[in-house]
Amino acid sequence: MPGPRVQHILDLLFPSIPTAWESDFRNYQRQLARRIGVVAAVAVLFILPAFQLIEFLLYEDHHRIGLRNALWRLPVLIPALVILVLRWRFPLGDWPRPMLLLLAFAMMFMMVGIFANEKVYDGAPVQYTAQGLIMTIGAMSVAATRGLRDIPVIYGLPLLALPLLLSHNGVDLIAAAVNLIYPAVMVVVACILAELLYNGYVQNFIAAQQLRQSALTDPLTGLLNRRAMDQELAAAHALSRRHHQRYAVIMADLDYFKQVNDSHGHDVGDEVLVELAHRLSASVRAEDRVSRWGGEEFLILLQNTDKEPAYLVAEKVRQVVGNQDFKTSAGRLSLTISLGLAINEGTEDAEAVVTRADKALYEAKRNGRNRTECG
Ligand SMILES: Nc1nc2c(ncn2[C@@H]2O[C@H](COP(=O)(O)OP(=O)(O)OP(=O)(O)O)[C@@H](O)[C@H]2O)c(=O)[nH]1
Repeated sequence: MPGPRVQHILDLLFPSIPTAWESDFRNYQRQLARRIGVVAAVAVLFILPAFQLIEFLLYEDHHRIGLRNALWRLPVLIPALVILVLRWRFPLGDWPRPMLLLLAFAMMFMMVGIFANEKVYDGAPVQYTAQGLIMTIGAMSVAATRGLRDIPVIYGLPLLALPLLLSHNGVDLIAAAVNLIYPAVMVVVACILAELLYNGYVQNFIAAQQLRQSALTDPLTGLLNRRAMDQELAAAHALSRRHHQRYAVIMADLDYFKQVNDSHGHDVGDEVLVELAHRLSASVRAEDRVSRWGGEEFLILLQNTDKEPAYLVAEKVRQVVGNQDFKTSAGRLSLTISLGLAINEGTEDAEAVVTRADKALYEAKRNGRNRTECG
């Protein structure tokens, strides 16, 4: 096991994404890859023909050089064009990463090919450097969506092909070794920049997620807050209209909770609320949602359900609260909960269902508490 300082450095270099955010992160990477892909494609479509033109104007031997280099450049232009078409036809989807990888791969082969041709047109350091930069930026931007993990794919094969191409061109590999310093430096630069960029993206993603989460969760219990639940209710309502499914809303409120606060203090009241939140979350399915609606009122949304199963859930909640004492710093406390249940009917919106659940809760309180009423 690495020490804490080493672990800290490793975390900085290779930040990990919490499991709960992995699918959000994949989405974020997809969007990132699409954006980078479009920028790279546009750049390639402008820059490569420009190089072709410069070669044509600068070199006397341009017929031979131009044709050879055009053959290396063409495979780069094709994925660049495809990316722009896909972006236009399919703005969403799984295509951005593989296409971006293909583009970087083609770019690397282009560089390797033109490098191997160096024997043919020596003395072009400016253009050579510029092409190296394209390679670096291309590989870096792809790798930036996944850090160093893509580097072996992008650089591996093309760099293995380099000695083969060089010897095919009749180059003495030992003598040419000094020229390999240049691409090697570019690879190292690309790795460092890719990792830095990837780190930046991950940190941005984590910060945005944390912000989003804190705006949508209740700080005391960690449950969804009212704003988040409003979004969930709207989504449930839309789903129910599309698929003719029903959803249930349970409004739950501890009985005589004020007495807990008055007798033992607000902190003990908070401990009860935290424990209650655990019990509520454990009583429903993963696709259901539990929120702190306000104060000691909790709202539960049951997806794709009907009156009887929803009633059973409400009764289960009532029992997990009433049948087991709450362990607090002031000792064990025996508490009960009242619940109001409503199922969506016809075209009524989610707000109307919540109002009915609220009225049913009021009935449960009026009828003696520690019970479930249906609205
Ligand atoms: N500890 C704590 N108490 C809270 C919090 N939010 C609301 N409360 C308390 O919850 C209590 C709600 O009391 P009431 O609405 O009068 O109801 P009750 O005593 O539970 O009685 P019934 O609901 O009629 O059974 C009040 O004492 C509020 O101060 C909180 O975040 N922490």
